[in-house]
Amino acid sequence: MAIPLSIQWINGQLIILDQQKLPHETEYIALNTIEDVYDAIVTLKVRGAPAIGITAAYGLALAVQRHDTETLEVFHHYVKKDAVYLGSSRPTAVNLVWALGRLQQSIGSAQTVAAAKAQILAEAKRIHEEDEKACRTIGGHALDLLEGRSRVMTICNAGSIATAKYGTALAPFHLGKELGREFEVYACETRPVFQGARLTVWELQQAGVDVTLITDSMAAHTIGAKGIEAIIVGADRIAANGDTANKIGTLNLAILAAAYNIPFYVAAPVSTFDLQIPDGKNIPIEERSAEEITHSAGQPIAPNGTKVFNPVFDVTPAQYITAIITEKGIIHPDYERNIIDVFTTVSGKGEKS
Ligand SMILES: CSC[C@@H](O)[C@@H](O)C(=O)COP(=O)(O)O
Repeated sequence: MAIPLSIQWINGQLIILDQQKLPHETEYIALNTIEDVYDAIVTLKVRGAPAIGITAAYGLALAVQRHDTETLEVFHHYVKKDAVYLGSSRPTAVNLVWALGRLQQSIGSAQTVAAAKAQILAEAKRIHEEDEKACRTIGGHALDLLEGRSRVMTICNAGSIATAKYGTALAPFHLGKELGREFEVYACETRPVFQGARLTVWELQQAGVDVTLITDSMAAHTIGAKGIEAIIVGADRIAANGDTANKIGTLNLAILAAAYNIPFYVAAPVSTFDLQIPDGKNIPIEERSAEEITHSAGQPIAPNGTKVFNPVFDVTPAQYITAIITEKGIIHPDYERNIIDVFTTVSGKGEKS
């Protein structure tokens, strides 16, 4: 039994777990070019907000190696161009542009192109390491909040394979396993591309955590029938007022939690907050292809030419969120004020660091 990892930097190579092949095949692939990295993010070979940020960071570190002879000024220009390209791979998870921004900032003081290249790689590794630590800390805070509660529902995959390790929403289950605390996890299948069924169930089984799969439409019934005591989800972007974008279907669960009077927790590192965005209305929501809905396992399940709406994230208004669990601590309602407090404590400037 082990917690699976999705991203590794081994001997100068970026290796990822191909999440499109799960659960049937556990295949690790090398991403060698910026185009490989872009494609892996777009096609969900690697997915989950923190994992996208880490992969893109390594992708930029790989990409800049090919800019050999330019002056520092020209080099900066190419770094920016590469970052814009990688940053356009997916719109909703803010960790992507956050990580790329951090890498660009990291070369401000470099005196040579070689030094700048080394600094970009070092910063990518730092982001990777920091995320693992952040997720473990989130797991600890979540365990405190879940004291006395063991039947927990989740959606999508906000697990180890969506981050450096441990995950966000799944961190308490992994950490709980390490500490001898058992949970019964109910995983929503998460249509249309089944991150819950394919990824969360696989990941928790690998780690020896008790997990039960339900379809998304069974959530309301299951909360009552199985005595679900809490819901915990990840996040792709959290606005300054606490409104949270996460996988489509998250809002349904938040409303159900309110109806059943059980806590609804969001777990996310500070890299998932976007303080430039005042509220959820301003979060860009990715729409993906119609085939994700009209087809299943390559076979049509709807008439040819069916009109489709396929938003892959929704926004849960802050009022439904019992607490937001970060590595800097647990943020309670009155989010507008309490989020700023956390960020002020983090850097002293209201900026995340
Ligand atoms: C720790 S990952 C948190 C979220 O990114 C996760 O729940 C989610 O919505 C991922 O969506 P995906 O489309 O699979 O990238």
